[in-house]
Amino acid sequence: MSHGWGYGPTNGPHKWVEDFAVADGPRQSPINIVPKEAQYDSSLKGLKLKYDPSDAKTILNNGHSFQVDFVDDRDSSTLTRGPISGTYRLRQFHFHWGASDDRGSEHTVNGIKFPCELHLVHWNTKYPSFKEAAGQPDGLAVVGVFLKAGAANPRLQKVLDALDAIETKGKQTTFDNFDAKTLLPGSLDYWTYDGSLTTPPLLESVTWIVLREPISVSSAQSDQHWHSILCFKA
Ligand SMILES: COc1ccc([C@H]2OC(=S)NC2=O)c(OC)c1
Ligand SMILES: [Zn+2]
Repeated sequence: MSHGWGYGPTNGPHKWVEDFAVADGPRQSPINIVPKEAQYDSSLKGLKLKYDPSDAKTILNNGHSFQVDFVDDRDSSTLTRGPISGTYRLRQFHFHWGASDDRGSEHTVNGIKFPCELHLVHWNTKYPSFKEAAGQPDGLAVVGVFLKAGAANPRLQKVLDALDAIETKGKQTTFDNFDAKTLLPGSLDYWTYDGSLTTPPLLESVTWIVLREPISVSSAQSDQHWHSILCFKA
């Protein structure tokens, strides 16, 4: 693949293995989740998410998506319990959107895509940094939240309103005092499996925690996102 990876006919997921051999690995994400085939594990604990809004730092256009980055030099915003052991720190969250309501999410449920999927990315503090952790089989824990088309979600608005300020790849702007917990649905019931980053470098270091209950996003909010994104000069 001579040019950067993407989702087009010449650089899409079917081509990523040319530059990232791990694409043919044993624990690649995303997967299709079939709830009827999921095994209930009574030993699994409930998720414990403790987020400090003052850890929110900036919002960045990384060329493939936009991400909100957090201060992660102390255990102030963490994920514990659930399927993981130890303490994982919130590093960033970002979204995967589609160009229409029938696609966008990376994971599917019974083969169905959602219009969008939120990823809250955490790294295992047994390693010195996110970068180190990203190369370890138990290094990352990503909480995935599906967004379904429906009522406007006021909790998304602050994020969407910030997009106009980061229209070009690499641009970032201040994004402070944001409680990422407000993006979570009422129930923290989840499916979990050992997987990978969902785009290159596809590292097999992610304990996936996909929430069963989606949150809502309105078509006007999706349009607002796309209006901003389409202005992105990647
Ligand atoms: C270099 O750092 C990266 C690279 C790719 C990903 C992709 O893997 C998942 S999950 N979502 C993505 O967009 C990433 O996510 C934490 C971090
Ligand atoms: Zn992601």
